[in-house]
Amino acid sequence: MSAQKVCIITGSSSGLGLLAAKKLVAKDFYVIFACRDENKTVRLIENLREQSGRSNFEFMELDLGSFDSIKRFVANFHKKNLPLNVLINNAGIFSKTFKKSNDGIEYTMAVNHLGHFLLTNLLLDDLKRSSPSRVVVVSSKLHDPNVRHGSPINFKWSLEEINNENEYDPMSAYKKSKLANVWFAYELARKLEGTGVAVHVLCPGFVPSTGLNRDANIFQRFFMSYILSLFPFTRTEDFGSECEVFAAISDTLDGKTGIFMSDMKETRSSEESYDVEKAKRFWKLSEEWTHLNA
Ligand SMILES: NC(=O)c1ccc[n+]([C@@H]2O[C@H](COP(=O)([O-])OP(=O)(O)OC[C@H]3O[C@@H](n4cnc5c(N)ncnc54)[C@H](O)[C@@H]3O)[C@@H](O)[C@H]2O)c1
Repeated sequence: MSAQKVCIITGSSSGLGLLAAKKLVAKDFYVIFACRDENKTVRLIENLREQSGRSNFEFMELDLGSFDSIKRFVANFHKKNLPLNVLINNAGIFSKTFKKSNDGIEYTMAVNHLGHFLLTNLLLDDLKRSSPSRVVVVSSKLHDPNVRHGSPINFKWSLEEINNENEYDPMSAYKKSKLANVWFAYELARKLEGTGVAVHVLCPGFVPSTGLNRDANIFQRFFMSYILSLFPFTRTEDFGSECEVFAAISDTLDGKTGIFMSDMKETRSSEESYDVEKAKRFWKLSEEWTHLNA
């Protein structure tokens, strides 16, 4: 066990996270399935145990929509005295309706960005102790304000604005959370320069078959899963998960940090995402909203 590398992957009970987790299990990582739904995930990993004959994985409960759950997860992880070589911040939601997290924050921003912000910060010492190590942030090309897709990104700088139900727009909320992911990854990479902890951020491509579109009605789901999948810009779950695994373990990324990847290739993210002042300002707000230093 001592030489085995450990990976925590959030939201690994379905979609890209589940496939990426299975691939890392097959590559002999000790994989922690950090998921909300205990019954579903335990069933799933029991099946995986039977099918693969392997046991280098376990379930640990984590609800990214609750700061208490995140702190409990980290405390439980620390009790295990394990190294942490890779953290994949994969979980994500797209919510058609306005909801708030347990901590009273708009749910998309809470889960997609703030939950991962808190989790990563609470695991930083573990990552540093296990260096060379990596943090992988799963964002989307939709973080780019110039990619319209219906809703422009109207970035909000206060909780009052983020929590304004009357102005809620699902696509804009998702895009904002994904821009927050990229700012977070770049700022974290700057802060961790020289520590041996690399941070990479990626878009797994448009994968219409995952659970991300579970809020869509039956016609939209049919359209996305069957019609859109015929177009060349869509990606399979296998490919999208491979993008996560590549960012987590590929040797070709050794010595690099703070890069954005699409189709497993280093590429530029949006102009907005390179605004260092905004990234720093949003980091400070994220610290306040998660009570990180309290
Ligand atoms: N599918 C796409 O087209 C696409 C495109 C770009 C980026 N992404 C990103 O890829 C990542 C994976 O999404 P997916 O497409 O596999 O969708 P998915 O819905 O199948 O997977 C998301 C996972 O996150 C988990 N999750 C949601 N809320 C959570 C919470 N509060 N606590 C813990 N886990 C929670 C879900 O249970 C699920 O297992 C997301 O970050 C998504 O934004 C997806």
